[in-house]
Amino acid sequence: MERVVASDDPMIDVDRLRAELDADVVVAETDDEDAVRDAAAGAAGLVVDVNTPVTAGVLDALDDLKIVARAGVGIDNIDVSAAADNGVTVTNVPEYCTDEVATHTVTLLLDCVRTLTAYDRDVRDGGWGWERTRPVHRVRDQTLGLVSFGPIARRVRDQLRGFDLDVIAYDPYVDAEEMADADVEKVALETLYERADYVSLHAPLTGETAEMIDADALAAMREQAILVNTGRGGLVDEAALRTALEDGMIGAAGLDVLAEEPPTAEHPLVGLDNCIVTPHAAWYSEEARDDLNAAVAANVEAALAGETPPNRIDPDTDWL
Ligand SMILES: NC(=O)C1=CN([C@@H]2O[C@H](COP(=O)(O)OP(=O)(O)OC[C@H]3O[C@@H](n4cnc5c(N)ncnc54)[C@H](O)[C@@H]3O)[C@@H](O)[C@H]2O)C=CC1
Ligand SMILES: O=C(O)C(=O)COP(=O)(O)O
Repeated sequence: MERVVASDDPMIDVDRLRAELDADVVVAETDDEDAVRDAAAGAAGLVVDVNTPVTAGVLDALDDLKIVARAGVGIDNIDVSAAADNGVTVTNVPEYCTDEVATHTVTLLLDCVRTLTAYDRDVRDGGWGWERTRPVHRVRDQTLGLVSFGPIARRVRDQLRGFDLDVIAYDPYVDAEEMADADVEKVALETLYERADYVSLHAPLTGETAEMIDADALAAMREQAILVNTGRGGLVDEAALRTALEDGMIGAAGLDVLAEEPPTAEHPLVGLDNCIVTPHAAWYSEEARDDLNAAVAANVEAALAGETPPNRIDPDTDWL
């Protein structure tokens, strides 16, 4: 029987994989390259979480591997072109949590606007006052800037319709007409920083997007701008963001992702009054986890049977 190795991550439903696959499914620590190489030696399938480094070095060493199945959307931890060179199929699971991440994004944004978490902290400390250290503005007619216009960004746009925002977006791979159909104006990145009261990051982490939110980008944003990131921590220069939040260059930030997860106790963005952080939980709902694991099983099953899996990643995708 072929062997399938799965990262030890509660997101991955190993019982389900065992029930649905005609394979020997084993769980392993896969947090560094040596661990992945050792665990997956001789395996036909590798089911990975976001922390598993599936590098060229790892792929070159795994001669029997047919598929790397990412249990998630983002494939920034997988060297897709090295996989293609080694004849290994890569899959992800698109759209299993589009609703959840959109709702989480909207929630982080509205919390930053209305300062709910800070009010609750005040009340727990015995306070009872509406006054804030930074001004609160009406949401209607503010401008939302979406960085990338993929499935999650589109759902954010839809979920915020009742708020009557102006919506602009930067995505070099989506044309203006498609955005206009969703009542969104396509703009250059510099224009987005200039005009957006709210900047929401939904780009995948790639060579093009790594630390795109650096000191210059933050300086170009509006003074009271709110930055929301449910994409990837690596999109942001975190030291620069801390400085911008402390110096009042921007108003607030709501983050679900950090460059290193979990963060150390001294992380620059944990504990600031104008920054809320959630633990990479935007994807989570019971329904999303179910959909995720059903799709992972289908992808691995197809690859082991020599078929093209439903969610095969095309290594020639423009933005990879
Ligand atoms: N916090 C969480 O729990 C989760 C986070 N994510 C993150 O959210 C990201 C977005 O996910 P999806 O919307 O499903 O789409 P996706 O990951 O398929 O993103 C594709 C979109 O990004 C655009 N894009 C590519 N390169 C770009 C660039 N240089 N600048 C601007 N846009 C660019 C593409 O044109 C496309 O529209 C994922 O890549 C993942 O990293 C996804 C799921 C859960
Ligand atoms: O699906 C994704 O890309 C996510 O970010 C959520 O899953 P993860 O926590 O990365 O395993």
